[in-house]
Formats: sequence, C-alpha cells, structure tokens
Amino acid sequence: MSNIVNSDQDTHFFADVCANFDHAAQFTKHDAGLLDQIKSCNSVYRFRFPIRKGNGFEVIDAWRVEHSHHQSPTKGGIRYSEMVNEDEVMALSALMTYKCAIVNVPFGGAKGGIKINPKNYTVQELENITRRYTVELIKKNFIGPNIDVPAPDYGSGEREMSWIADTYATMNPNQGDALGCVTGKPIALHGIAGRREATGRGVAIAARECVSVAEDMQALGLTAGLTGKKVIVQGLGNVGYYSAKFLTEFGATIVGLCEFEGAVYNEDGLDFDAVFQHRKATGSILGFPGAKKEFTRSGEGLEQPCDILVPAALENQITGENVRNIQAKIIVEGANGPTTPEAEAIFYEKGGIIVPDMYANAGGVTVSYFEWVEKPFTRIIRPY
Ligand SMILES: NC(=O)C1=CN([C@@H]2O[C@H](COP(=O)(O)OP(=O)(O)OC[C@H]3O[C@@H](n4cnc5c(N)ncnc54)[C@H](OP(=O)(O)O)[C@@H]3O)[C@@H](O)[C@H]2O)C=CC1
Ligand SMILES: O=C(O)CCC(=O)C(=O)O
Repeated sequence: MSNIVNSDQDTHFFADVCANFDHAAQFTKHDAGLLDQIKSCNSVYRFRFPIRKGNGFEVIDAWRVEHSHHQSPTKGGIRYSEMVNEDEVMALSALMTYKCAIVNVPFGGAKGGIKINPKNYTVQELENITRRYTVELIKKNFIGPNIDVPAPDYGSGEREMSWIADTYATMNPNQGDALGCVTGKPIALHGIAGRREATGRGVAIAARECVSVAEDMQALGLTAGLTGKKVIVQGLGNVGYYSAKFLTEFGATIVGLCEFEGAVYNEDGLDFDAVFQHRKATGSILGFPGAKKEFTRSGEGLEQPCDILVPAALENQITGENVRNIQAKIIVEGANGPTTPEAEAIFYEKGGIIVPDMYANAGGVTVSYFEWVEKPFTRIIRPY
C-alpha cells in the first residue's frame, strides 16, 4: 500500500504552495496587487481527447497550466499519472515559476498533466496519447520554443519528449528551431549530456552543501560532511535513482529505499543499483537479498533510522500524520511538494532542517535551460 493522498477528493496542493508564498511575501515590500498577480495561475488549459484502445475508444483528461508569463517561454515537465488533477498541475506550475527564479533561469513556470497510468498502455498507445496531447497544445498555442517548453516529469522521460519534438517539428516544417519546443530529449535528437542525471545530481549536491555547515550539523548532533551519513530515498525513478547514485559517490550510505509496493532497509548499507535491478527483474523492491528488513507498507520505510531522508516520488508524503515518526534530521526534497506545511512546521519544531524542493531539485530545469538555449536550428530529415 502506498501512502499517496493526492486524489481528486483531497486537493489542496495549490493552496499549500500559495500559503508558502504568502509566508515569504510578508518579508517583502511589494504591493499587494503585484503579489497577487505573481501568485495566480495565468492560463489553465484543461482538455479531453479520445484514443483508440482495444476495440473501442477511451477519453483522456489532460492539462497544461502556464503559471507565470513574466518570462517567455514558460517551462515545466509533463506528468503522466492516474492521480493527476487540475489542482496538482496548478501547484506544480507555480513551483516552476519560483524554482526558475531561484536558479535564475529566464523562464516562467508551467506544468502539464495526462491522467493515465502509463503501465496500463502499450508503447503504441502511449505514443498516440503523447502525439495527440502535443497536437492539442499546438492548436491552442500552448507549446513552442519561445512560448511554452515541456520536459519530463513523473511518469515521462526521453522517449515521450522525442515524440513531442517529432510531432511539433512535423507540424511546423518551416520553423528552424522547432526542436527547441521541448527539453529532456534523447541525445540523438538534440538532447544534452547530463539532463537525465541532472535532477538527482542537484539533489545530492544540495544535500552535500547542507551538511557541510559545521555549526548546523553540530546543532543536530551530527558531524559535517556526507561521509558516513545514512540516507533513505523514496522513489527509484529518475530523481530517486540518480540522487542515490550521486549521494553514494559523495560518501553517503544508502540504508533504505522505498517504492510503491514497499520498502527495504539495511543499516549497513544497500547497493541502490542492485535494488533497482532486482525491482526491474522481479517487479518488486521486496525480496531483495541484501535487505535486513522489509516493509509492505511503503510509508514505514520513511520512518526508519537515518540522518537524511530524500523523498523523490510524489507530493504529500510527509504529513502531520507521519512526521513525528520520521527519524531523519534532514529532509532534502527531491520531489515537488513532498512535505505538507503542517509537517514542515512540526519538523522544524523538532529541530530538523528541510532543503526545499524548489532549490534542491532545480538541477533538472537548469540543465534543461542549457539544452533549450542551444536551440538546434536543424531540420529533421525523415525517411518517410
Ligand atoms: N524528472 C525530473 O527531471 C524532475 C522531477 N521532479 C519531481 O521528482 C519527483 C519524481 O519524479 P521522477 O523521478 O521524474 O519520476 P519517475 O516517474 O521517474 O519516478 C517516480 C518513482 O517513484 C515511485 N513512486 C511513486 N509513488 C511512490 C510512493 N508513494 N512511494 C514510493 N515510491 C513511489 C515510482 O514507482 P513506479 O515505478 O511503480 O511508478 C517511480 O519509481 C516528482 O515529484 C517530480 O515532479 C522534480 C524536478 C525535476
Ligand atoms: O526540466 C524542466 O524544464 C522542468 C523539470 C520539472 O518539471 C521540474 O523541475 O519540476
């Protein structure tokens, strides 16, 4: 059982992001109207389209939200998840605006969502869905190298980005920079070396910088530096896998890994890649031979002894309900919005440190900027 709570019935993610904004805004002298303008989502495009499935049709719900047009283009990933809803996409698009501002990349924030569980579709069906989604965005001017530039997010990756690039370039045959309509593309299709690893690498660097401050670590009863620090990572997808990889390279010990179906733990250390390969081969993180403990409730994995917890799956994972059981002293947010405001307040009361998402996971959009700024003025030569 996972502890996901972002269902259609429980959607306050955007309100949480706005509450954090209001909290920060009180320390500024900006006009209230201007702050309101910054906070709101500028454009919310909700649409539905049919695809053929089996002998019939299925209607897919989808979104693209452009939170802020203060910079062009707007930028942000596309989430493929059956739990996607409008509130979530709005919240994620707002986080993109603030994230881009923090790392000073010249984009407004945006985000997309396609309400499907990719595991329930064939590759052909996923391609159809992605291409149709792209066409819908083109029709409404919600995509383009200087308009709005998607990227990978939860449930999507290089393959989906290549379908988007190809669809956009096909429909804009005279646009020389068409491939700049999306980032996170495969290297062979004008992607950029390092984008795949970028978010996790950034998370690991953020953790390394955080623990380098000796006084802060002393206050937590820890020594400075990553060497010997015990880490639990939630999510073994793009962000979680590369966070674990680089944290290991920087000297930390991965003691726990949590996935949808459960969690594994070994206080002496887990080989994250062996766990990943085990999950790939068996379909489950459970049953990994190197684990000393395993939990069928994924959330229990978060509550095991460690110094640093890296939630790298979804929002609302550390809540008022489980935060008191979290033994980590530092949370480095790989996912967007993994800690609710209530949990955050309690964690700070306990004396913990949180390295926030919009800084910790900004490596992805930073390297996306490098990919985008190259703006390949290249036509795709197709054999058909
Ligand atoms: N990709 C990127 O560049 C960036 C991503 N992010 C954020 O990072 C987070 C993860 O994204 P990303 O790594 O790309 O997504 P992926 O789809 O690559 O991986 C997500 C992983 O988390 C697992 N998972 C889902 N829910 C749970 C749960 N409740 N408990 C444990 N594991 C779970 C998934 O399992 P399963 O394999 O079963 O689906 C999957 O392995 C999201 O919040 C995203 O917005 C932030 C910045 C950039
Ligand atoms: O690489 C990008 O443009 C966006 C990545 C993303 O969606 C995110 O940082 O949450």
